[in-house]
Amino acid sequence: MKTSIATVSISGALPEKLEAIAAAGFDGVEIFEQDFIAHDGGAREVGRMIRDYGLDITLFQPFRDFECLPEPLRSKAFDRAKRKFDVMQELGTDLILICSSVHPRALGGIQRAADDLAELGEIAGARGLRIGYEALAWGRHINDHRDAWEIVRRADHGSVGLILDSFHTLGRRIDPESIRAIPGDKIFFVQLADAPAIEMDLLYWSRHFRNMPGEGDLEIRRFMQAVMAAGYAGPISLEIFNDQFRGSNAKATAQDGYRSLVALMDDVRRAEPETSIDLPQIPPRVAAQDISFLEFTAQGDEVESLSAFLSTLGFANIARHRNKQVSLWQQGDVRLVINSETEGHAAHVWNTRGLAVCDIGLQVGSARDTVLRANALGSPTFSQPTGPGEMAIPAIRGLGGSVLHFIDADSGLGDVWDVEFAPVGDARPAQAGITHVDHIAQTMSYEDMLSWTLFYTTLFGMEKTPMVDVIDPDGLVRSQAVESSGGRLKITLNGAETHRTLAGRFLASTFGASVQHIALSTEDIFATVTTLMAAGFAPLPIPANYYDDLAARFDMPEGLLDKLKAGNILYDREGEAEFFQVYSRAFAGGLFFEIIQRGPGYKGFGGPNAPFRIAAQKRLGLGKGIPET
Ligand SMILES: O=C(O)c1ccc(O)c(O)c1
Ligand SMILES: [Mg+2]
Repeated sequence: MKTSIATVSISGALPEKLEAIAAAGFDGVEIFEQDFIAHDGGAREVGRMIRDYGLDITLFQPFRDFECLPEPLRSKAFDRAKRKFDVMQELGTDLILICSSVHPRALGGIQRAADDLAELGEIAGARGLRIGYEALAWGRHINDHRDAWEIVRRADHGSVGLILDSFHTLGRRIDPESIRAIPGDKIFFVQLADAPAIEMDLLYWSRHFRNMPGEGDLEIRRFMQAVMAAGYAGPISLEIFNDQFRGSNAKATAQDGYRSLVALMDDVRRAEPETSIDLPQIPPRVAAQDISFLEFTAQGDEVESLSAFLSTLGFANIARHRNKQVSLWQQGDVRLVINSETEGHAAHVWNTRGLAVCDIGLQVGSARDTVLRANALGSPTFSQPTGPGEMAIPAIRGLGGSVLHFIDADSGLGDVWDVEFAPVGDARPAQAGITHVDHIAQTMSYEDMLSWTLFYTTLFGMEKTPMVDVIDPDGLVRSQAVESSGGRLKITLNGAETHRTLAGRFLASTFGASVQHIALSTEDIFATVTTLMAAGFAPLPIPANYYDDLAARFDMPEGLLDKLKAGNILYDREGEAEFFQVYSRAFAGGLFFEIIQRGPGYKGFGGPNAPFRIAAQKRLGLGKGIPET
């Protein structure tokens, strides 16, 4: 399988685009004509530069407003095409995309278009070139791939073929099943783009909101199943017009593209095992079962104050690492690790971000398969030297320099706590009834949200839930959850657009995306809060106005409101399903804990309460260090 991406999908000048595309692992590029014209260098030189990056030019595009013109426009269009053929030959590519005409003077007619294409095909063929015809969703006469195919069929010329683009088909809600009947060798090229389901003008939607397969809501897999079933064997290329991608990091966008393409084609192969797809075998999406541990990096006084803070949350320091400055804190199934080594990944993170979560440990179906699949999707393995008697826990680099470790049940990796750690004498059992991590929240800039969503949903059996808006007094934060099937592992991804929001300030003070909050689960929030307050836990104070409003919004059983108020507990309900949450104060520039009691059937995260929580946290300040206990 040959992978390709259009230069228009990536930010920067042509050499930067090419470098990013090559580094991400693509085999080829579609040269978007504007990128070539804007470049200061001739076609031969550009062709050489592209080949020096190890890339093929899979397509030259677009050639606009060709078919069905009256004279003298028609002759002019043929002349224009011949000039472009010259450029293609100098570049070293044999295929050009002709998109269906939007010219106001274009005449309709399937046969007229077929005759024009056949005549141009004859000219192209004589020069060893091929032309591919694509129906733009907003084409003046031709806007459906089924009509474009009829034109190509009637043109009946070896140098004339069809180009399919998932956006134009799916964006117009045309059933992709119709593709299965097209002979595979008459499909000259396939372009893929996804898009979010928003109602708007087709052209505007296409030019500004396309995104990588899996990042949007179109049925790209079904489209691609039909294409492969037709017997298509050419390049599979991403053509993503997206305002945000035009302005973001070229390498990161290219990596996302590669990840999306490999994951998609793996899905297609699994869904349609009888079609042949030339792609190395990779393990399927891995079951992500739970948070196994969360590791904080801390230095100096922070270690003691974070330890004291964890005690007020009911955690017990049950063990110390045998060789390293690393301590293990546990309560129920929740393991928190404090790493104060002065070398290695934790120390690196501390040097740039200060006190922060530096590592996420996930309990997965197979740690080995997770790393294999991650590698195939473009995420490198992470490793650092292990000391005597230490286990090599499989790990990868996630996005933005983050690290994730994987622990599974079968490989013995779960023994790491007994093998590498020695029990601490004064260990005491967990006291406060916290059972497991309900979810973690990662904060990032808004433009990184698609990348992280794609990261989790392509590597793991996780699904995204609809995006919601969280109102901060100083701006909007968008929140998107990804959840494992069954829902035990939940990660909320919060995208900040401005540095004035709580999330934005956390981002600025920690220099990049990281875990901002950890939500812990209890089965009895009132008992838990009572215990914790006795241990010195200071909940985030919630104003009386909030509780007056609760009384107005919900029918509350006698006495419940007073209990909520006494514990600074927030409340929400979905139908009959109840939800309770209490927050810690923010520390270390905006980190915080949350304790949750999730009634059966409650699916959300207390979104309606977020504005009041954020306002309360901002009133108290984000704290440079650890909260006073
Ligand atoms: O938006 C456009 O004009 C345009 C051009 C070429 C394409 O392949 C396409 O899908 C859209
Ligand atoms: Mg296209």
